[in-house]
Amino acid sequence: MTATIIDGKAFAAKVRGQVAEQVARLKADHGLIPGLAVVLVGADPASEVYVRSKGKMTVEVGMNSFEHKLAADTSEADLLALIDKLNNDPQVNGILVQLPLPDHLNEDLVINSIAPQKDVDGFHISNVGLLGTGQKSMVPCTPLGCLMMLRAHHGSLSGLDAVVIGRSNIVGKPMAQLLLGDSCTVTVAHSRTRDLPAVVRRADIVVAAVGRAQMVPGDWIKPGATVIDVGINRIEKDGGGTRLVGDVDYDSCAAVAGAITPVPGGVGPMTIACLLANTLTATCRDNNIPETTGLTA
Ligand SMILES: Nc1nc2c(c(=O)[nH]1)N[C@@H](CN(C=O)c1ccc(C(=O)N[C@@H](CCC(=O)O)C(=O)O)cc1)CN2
Repeated sequence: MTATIIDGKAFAAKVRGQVAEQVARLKADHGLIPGLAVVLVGADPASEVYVRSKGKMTVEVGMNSFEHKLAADTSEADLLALIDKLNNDPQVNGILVQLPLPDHLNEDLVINSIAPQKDVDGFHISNVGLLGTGQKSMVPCTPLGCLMMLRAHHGSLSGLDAVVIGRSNIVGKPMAQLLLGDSCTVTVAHSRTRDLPAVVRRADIVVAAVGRAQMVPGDWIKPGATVIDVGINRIEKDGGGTRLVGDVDYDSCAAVAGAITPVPGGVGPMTIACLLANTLTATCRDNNIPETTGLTA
């Protein structure tokens, strides 16, 4: 079997197009322009690229972008004061603090200081609790992107066996909650899981989010299964230079799977598209305007 490639880049462009249409509608019907504030502390090169991309795409869909770049040695008090200002700014509907933060800053404290209704990353403890109990919440962007692609590929996910490899707060745990919400039978596997190959082999859906380059080989995959690769790892290329690979061994998995996301061009682009969708959702909820179906969980 040769897997269908799930083209995340094209899917993300479609989602951004839908967001742009809805932003135009908000402007025309309600005189509203959604605003997204992105806060970057320090100068991590990868984070700088992601933040630039977020700002550019925010403007492209017709929203206002507010970028706050702070020095690496910014104090926690100063960062919390900025978040408080953004929480109280009516022009700002969504707030995102780019991760990772420098070591001297308490990530949980910073995230939990964002007003939950403006937490477009869905990382605030209130949103985590709402998602975990099946209530309306802001949903973390990367798992939301994975869910959108899975729904588009499968239609209904009900009754499917799903294995999520990785138990991070940002991807693994919310992904498991979303799959449960769509009535999958969900296993969360991690570094202590016994006989991981056997666990993965029974899955109709495999979501790999461990952060270990090419860890999942094709002979762990059930023929016809859908493989969603969340990993973004840079490795040495034969003959010099580097290249990006996921957490699954693409060639051997694509030979067995029914469908697979590539790296790059799979889950990654959906993260920013879903951030824009979440900013739209936050703006609608804040103004009691019905949300666009398909752009939320
Ligand atoms: N506050 C947050 N911080 C971080 C998040 C997040 O969702 N919220 N996620 C990641 C980084 N990230 C967005 O912030 C992100 C990562 C990857 C991509 C992407 O499009 N990747 C491309 C490859 C890019 C490359 O060439 O390096 C792909 O997979 O095709 C977008 C956004 C950590 N921090």
